[in-house]
Amino acid sequence: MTQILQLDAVSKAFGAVTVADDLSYGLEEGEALGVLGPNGAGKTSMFNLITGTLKPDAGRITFAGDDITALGAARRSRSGIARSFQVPQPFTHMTVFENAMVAATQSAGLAGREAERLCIEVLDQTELLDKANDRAGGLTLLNRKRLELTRALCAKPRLLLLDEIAGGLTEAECTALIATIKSIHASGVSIIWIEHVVHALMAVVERLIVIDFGRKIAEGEPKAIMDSPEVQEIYLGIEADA
Ligand SMILES: Nc1ncnc2c1ncn2[C@@H]1O[C@H](COP(=O)(O)OP(=O)(O)OP(=O)(O)O)[C@@H](O)[C@H]1O
Repeated sequence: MTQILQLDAVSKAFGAVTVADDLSYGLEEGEALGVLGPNGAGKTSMFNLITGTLKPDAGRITFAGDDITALGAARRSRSGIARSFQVPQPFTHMTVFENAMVAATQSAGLAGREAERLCIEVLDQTELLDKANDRAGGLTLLNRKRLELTRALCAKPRLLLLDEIAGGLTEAECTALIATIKSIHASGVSIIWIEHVVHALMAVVERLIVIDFGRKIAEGEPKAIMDSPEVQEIYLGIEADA
């Protein structure tokens, strides 16, 4: 298997707040990795370090064999790293299709028919094709999350970072979203998924890491990790917060 991403001893602090503390882990191409941890543990900051909107104080990040630690966010995006945001950020006045086209043209660098073809393919995968001409601002929460996935996938990523995408959904909506994420995973895209909705994570990921105060405190097979007493303690905290 090919290693798609590697973090080596990555550290980052904002004054007294440490968001990444000697953080190291790898991701195989095509793998889905779940990330758990209490509020404020540094999970979103870790995504910012991977996408390049945040620069580490120390450590190295390697993507597809290249050291990307010094690369800016735009270069990293072009090299195949895409993310969804905790709060969906569509262009609300534009249609679903127009939103997809922005990503296909700006992020994937496609034009004309090629961009349109990609958008149709992705909207089909994210089950939004029948909403293609709807205004993004009028979508339900589930469909806003699907649009967030669409925009990320229209960048043609090799690595997709999902930030708490299942939050706020009903059980039935969550089940529907899990099916879509499973299909994205099955298509070969590598995934790192930060999520407080633990059962959603458990349905998709092959491996879990747990982060607390920017430090990796557990890593391994999801069920074994969830059964460990240290993680149980944090997990109960997460359940109470979610
Ligand atoms: N740019 C910044 N400047 C200063 N402090 C920051 C900055 N970004 C994040 N922080 C702080 O770093 C800590 C970790 O934030 P982060 O958003 O990474 O946590 P998180 O694990 O994603 O939390 P949540 O589960 O609530 O989304 C928080 O205390 C946050 O206030």
